[in-house]
Amino acid sequence: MTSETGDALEFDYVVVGAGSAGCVLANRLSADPAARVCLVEGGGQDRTPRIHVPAGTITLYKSDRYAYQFMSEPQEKLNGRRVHVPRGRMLGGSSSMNSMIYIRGDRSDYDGWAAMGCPGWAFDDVLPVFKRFEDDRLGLDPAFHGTGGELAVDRPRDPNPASRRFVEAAREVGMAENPDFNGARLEGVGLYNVTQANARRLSSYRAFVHPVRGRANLTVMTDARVDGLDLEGARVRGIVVTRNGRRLRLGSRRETVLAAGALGSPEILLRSGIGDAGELGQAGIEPRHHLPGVGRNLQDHLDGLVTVRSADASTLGFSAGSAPRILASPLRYLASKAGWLTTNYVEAGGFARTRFAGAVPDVQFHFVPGYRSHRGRLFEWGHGYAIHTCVLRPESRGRVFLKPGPEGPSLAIDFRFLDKEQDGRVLVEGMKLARSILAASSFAPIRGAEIAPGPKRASDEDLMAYVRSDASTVFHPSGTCRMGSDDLAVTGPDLKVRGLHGLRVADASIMPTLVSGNTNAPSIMIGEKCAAMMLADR
Ligand SMILES: Cc1cc2nc3c(=O)[nH]c(=O)nc-3n(C[C@H](O)[C@H](O)[C@H](O)COP(=O)(O)OP(=O)(O)OC[C@H]3O[C@@H](n4cnc5c(N)ncnc54)[C@H](O)[C@@H]3O)c2cc1C
Repeated sequence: MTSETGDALEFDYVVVGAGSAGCVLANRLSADPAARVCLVEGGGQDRTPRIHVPAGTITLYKSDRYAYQFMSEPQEKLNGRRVHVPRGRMLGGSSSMNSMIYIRGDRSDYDGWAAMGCPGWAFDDVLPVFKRFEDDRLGLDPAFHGTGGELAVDRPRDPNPASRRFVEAAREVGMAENPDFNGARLEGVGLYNVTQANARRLSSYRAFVHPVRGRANLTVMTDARVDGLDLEGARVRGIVVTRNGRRLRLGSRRETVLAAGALGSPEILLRSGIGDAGELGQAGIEPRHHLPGVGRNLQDHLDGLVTVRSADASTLGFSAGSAPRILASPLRYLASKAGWLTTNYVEAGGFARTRFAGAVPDVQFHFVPGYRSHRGRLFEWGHGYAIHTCVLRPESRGRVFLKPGPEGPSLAIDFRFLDKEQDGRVLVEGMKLARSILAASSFAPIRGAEIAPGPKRASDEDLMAYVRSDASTVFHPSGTCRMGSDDLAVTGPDLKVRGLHGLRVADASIMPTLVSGNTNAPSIMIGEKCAAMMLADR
């Protein structure tokens, strides 16, 4: 650490959250040796192989050490169930625990943002930003891909044969193979590209901060939980953190950026008294700046699972038949970067249109070449394969808010899943498409019984009941500090928090609408674009 003077530390820029967006921000802002930058992270280091070896990802999902283990409020339309919401808590944030799929979404997502009052965010505006940080290792179309950036994008090293079967099966039922979901069109099926280099995860931290950690003007502070903002009237002067049981003030002479994610950023704003003044008062927080949109507009990709058992031991799974492969996997990984340990578990998938869709896909498939537990377990004995299907552009909107409690206010997450019934109808149609893929002859050699939803659940009503009893998310919460130009927007298109000075938000929370795909690359793009706007403002 640099420039500690008692309990006060002064920087030019303070970035809160070393996740997908925060790490690229810290890199770009500290490229100028004259600018003192502090990147503040609530979690710890990223030194375990569970993060770096791709197959380790599954062990992070329920880890208390490397993830915040949130549970949602009871979801009324999901039979009152609470939904598990893990978020990364370490250097790299959720990019250190995610499944490494690299997807941007559809052109229309960004054009839609621009049309909703966010000039500068249309696809043609953001494509060069995506290309700037990308290092395409596959020789894809340079009109859509960058090379020489920090974030390597590659193919899964050694996909399981069942992933190829998925692609063939989808072709059998009329879906086109798409060799590049980040190219001219999103629709189709194929192998996903992944953020890996040399068969190791490339988190945002490893891509953007680790290589420049030696910069004398960059301080990376871990295990530092940000409690709130240091406000002087409408000016943000810095942040207040708790670290090793001590409270510290970190000053920011120029700007503070919240990049704490779609749950963390609104929580920090609300705890600082920035939000709906009436609701803050009820939660026992003194209102400092009335901004009623904070925490609203929460969106996520609701997901339904179809999982099939298999007698064949070639898929990922634990059995006597797979024991030799499992035992040999560390050696294969070290010697030739192949085998089980290279898997990100979601090696293939795609984008399809249900009968409700217009020109753009409305569902995404994540194919898992292993037996996905139908009862919420991390591992199950034996073999199988599964398709997760999610609704790409949900209509339902939820919110995060502070709930009063005996130990002070705590964060509450209410997705309001299926508040708009159409989301459920799209999901049911998508799951029917998934079932048609699984029924194609390409799967015949390894097909076993469908475990979930199970053959008895055949009608649309049965599937909707299954969605209510079992649907979960694919971990893409977004939209809770929405940018825009209207009264409920939290930031403007410049990502400056409306009505305050010296504060921006840059992470998945600023998305006006959820993108049609996974959210890591879009979050990095948001960080990259925010940094460019900040540097232009100097
Ligand atoms: C299990 C899982 C699998 C996923 N799979 C994929 C995938 O394959 N592909 C994909 O594109 N997307 C995937 N995602 C989603 C994607 O990773 C996230 O949308 C993206 O990382 C969000 O980036 P962010 O910058 O908004 O937040 P994050 O990356 O979550 O970063 C926020 C950071 O802020 C820190 N923080 C929060 N609050 C505080 C505080 N008060 N004080 C200090 N620090 C704080 C956190 O510890 C964290 O490091 C997955 C997510 C999960 C959880």
